[in-house]
This record gives sequence, structure tokens and C-alpha cells, in this order.
Amino acid sequence: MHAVRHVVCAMSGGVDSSVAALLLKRRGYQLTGVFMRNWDSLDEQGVCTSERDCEDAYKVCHMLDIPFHQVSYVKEYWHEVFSNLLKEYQKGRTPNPDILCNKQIKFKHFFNYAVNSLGADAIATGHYARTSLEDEDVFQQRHYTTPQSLFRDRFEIRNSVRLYQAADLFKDQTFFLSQISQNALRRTIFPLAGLTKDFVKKVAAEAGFRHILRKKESMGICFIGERNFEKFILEYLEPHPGNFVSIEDGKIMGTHKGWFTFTLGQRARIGGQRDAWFVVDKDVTTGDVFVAPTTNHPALFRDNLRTDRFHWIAEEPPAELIRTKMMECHFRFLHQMPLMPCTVTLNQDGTVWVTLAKPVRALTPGQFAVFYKGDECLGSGKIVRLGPSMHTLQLGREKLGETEKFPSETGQNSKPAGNPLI
Ligand SMILES: Nc1ncnc2c1ncn2[C@@H]1O[C@H](COP(=O)(O)OP(=O)(O)OP(=O)(O)O)[C@@H](O)[C@H]1O
Repeated sequence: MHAVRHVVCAMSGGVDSSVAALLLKRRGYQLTGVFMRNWDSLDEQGVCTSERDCEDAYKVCHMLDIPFHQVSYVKEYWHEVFSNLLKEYQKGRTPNPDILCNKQIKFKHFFNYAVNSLGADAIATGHYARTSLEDEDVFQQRHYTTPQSLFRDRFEIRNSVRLYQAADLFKDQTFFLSQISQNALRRTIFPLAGLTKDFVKKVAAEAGFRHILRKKESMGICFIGERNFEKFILEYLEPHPGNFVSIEDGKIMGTHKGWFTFTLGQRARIGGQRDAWFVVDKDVTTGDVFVAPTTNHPALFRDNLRTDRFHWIAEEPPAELIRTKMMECHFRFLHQMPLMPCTVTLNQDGTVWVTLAKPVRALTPGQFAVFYKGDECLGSGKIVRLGPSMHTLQLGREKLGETEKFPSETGQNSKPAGNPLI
């Protein structure tokens, strides 16, 4: 058994990590605050927001009377997150830098720095998530009004640590944590696990953190912030003009500056077209971006996908999946998308096939398929291939002259044996 004494808290200068630090301090931990700088360019208003955030984090550490450090991962962020993002866009995918940033920066470089250089027993962040190391009953808001110790002081680390959704399901961030390593999770505390955002704001106000309560919630790409996406991405990738092509009749509808400025499902503004068109597919070899005339066009709906090697957080992979090769669980590929029942089939190389209970709009290669069982987040894998769209299936059926409906249209889940993508 190892008593956790020294906790290093990742402090962004925002409400959540400030309150996380405050709660740890009240609980009597030896605490250190660390601000990370990961991106050093100015935003569109010519402001370096990280300067102000760093000052805010420093002020909170000063108020809490704890040591403050700042550390730069600008190089690591560039090589391990941003270049990967550019490569993915070039391949026609839409990456998720927030998931990658947690995996590579916060829960790898920051974690190693905290443990190896600052001698931390554990790290803490202001994420809304919970682990199996915290007793559920102590993570309830009513306990936070009393000063007694709320975290288990000892980490009895025998079994794998599991990642669970936060009590505040609206704020739950397990989706973004679905790629972090077991090694880091074993030594991570999420002090906000049982709290609602409103309650966190109340605690911040009572503690006198007025300077941070005035700030806007962080939005946009992790550490880069809100940008005009097309303008931003064209600073890094050469324009690659191509055509918008109608998925219905192959007609050229207009031109664009590069397929990487679009993601599936997005409304495409096509010069000269008064009606709305939506991106349904891209061909990076020709530069064609395929568009459909309605937001709920069948070309946007699919119920099968394949991921790359899946990252399982606690069990590598779950015993049930090894035993039966198939598992029922829940799926999401966008933060806050309602969870959808799915069937997962494991391949020998660690990749998985996913069959969804219903076709979903705009499944997107490059995004992560995240699985849940109850309130446990099992892990995630990057979507690398999509099954046929409902449009393709309908066309195929018309060609074959078939009359019966596909299982996904009758409301039954289609679970073909073997590869559901073929
Ligand atoms: N620049 C940073 N330096 C140190 N830690 C950071 C930084 N940015 C984010 N973090 C850590 O990651 C957590 C989640 O960050 P994210 O931006 O997703 O959420 P947030 O709700 O805006 O958090 P906060 O209110 O603390 O800014 C933060 O609570 C903090 O612990």
C-alpha cells in the first residue's frame, strides 16, 4: 500500500483545475501546481491567451500557498499532436486533437514530469471523470461541505484501474480520456468526479477565485483555441483545389480549396449555389468532395465501421470479448452524442469491427470510436474504415431488383457473421 502524499495538479488557470487544487489542498495533500504551455502562436485577435492563463494559474497557486511551476511542451505538442493532425487531414480524415493531447501531453509528458522530476505520488486534473480508485459514496456533493478526507488516502493497486463517467453526465469528459494509459490512470485523481459544474463555480466563488470566474469556457482545438478553421489549416497545408461533386448524379457543383478543409456531414458553402449542400465523402486521389442536397441524405448514414488497434483502458481486451469474440456495449464517436448500442467483433490484430444498432449520421474516419459498458469507459480506437452508406445499399438493392428491406431499415440490428464491412 502506498500513501499518496504529494499530488501535482495540472492548472490551466480555469475554474475546474483551480477548484480541483483547492479541494486537494483542503484535504491536506502536499500540493504543487503546474501550468503547461503547448502552443505559442498568437490567436486571431493577436493575443497570446496562454500568458493570461498562466498568470491566472499562478494567482490561484499563490492564494492556496502552494508551489507553482510552468513547463513547455510546445515541441512535443507540435511533433506528437499537431503534425499527426496535419497528416490525418491530408489523408482525408478528421482527427481528434483533444483525445491525442490527453494521451500524449497531459497523461504522458506532464505525468512523467510530475512523477519523475517533481516526485509526485499522483497527478490531478480538473477533468470531469471518475476512477475505480475513488469510493462512489464519498464522491457526492453533500460531502464537499464538510472538511473530512474525501479521497481514499491509500491506493490499493491490485487490479486494473477503471475509468467511469462523472456524476455530472453533461460535463463528463471520459470520451476525451479514452486513450490514456493504465499506468497514468493508476496515479491520477479527478477531484471533480462527483460534482456538477454549478457546484464547482459556487466553490470557486466562495474561495474568491473571481478573476477566473469571469473567463469564457475553453473552446476550439485543445491548446490552440477557437479559429476560423479554413484560414487556420491553410496556413499549414498547401491549397489543393478540387471539385464539389453531387453524389446523386455526378454533376460538378463548384470548386473548393482542399478536401482537408471539410469534414463529413458539414454544410459546404458552394459558390453560386443557393441551396445547402452537405459533405458526404471525399476522394483524396482526385480531390473530389462529394455532396448531397439534404442534411439527412442516406449517403450520410452508416451502421458499420472498423477501427485501428483498439486501446482498452482496464482489460486488454475485456475477458468477455476474448471468450466470445463478440461483445454488446455502447458507442459514441462525438462528445455528448447519445450512447448507441453496438456489437463489437475483435480481430486477431487488435482492431475491431463495430455494428451499430441504427445507422448514424456522419461517422467520420479519424475520429475515435469510444465504447462504454454501463458507466465504464472501456477505451477507444481510431475509425479507419466505414461500411457502405444507406445510399450505396439502396442503389445496390435497386440494381439487383431486390424488394425486401435491409435489417437496419426494419429496425433490427444487422449482425452479419464475419466482416460486416464486406
Ligand atoms: N495549460 C494547461 N496547463 C496545465 N493543465 C492544463 C492546461 N490546460 C488544461 N489542463 C488540465 O486539463 C484539464 C482539462 O482541461 P480542459 O481544457 O479540457 O477543461 P476545462 O474544463 O476548460 O478545465 P479548466 O476549467 O481547468 O480550464 C484542466 O482542468 C487541467 O487540469
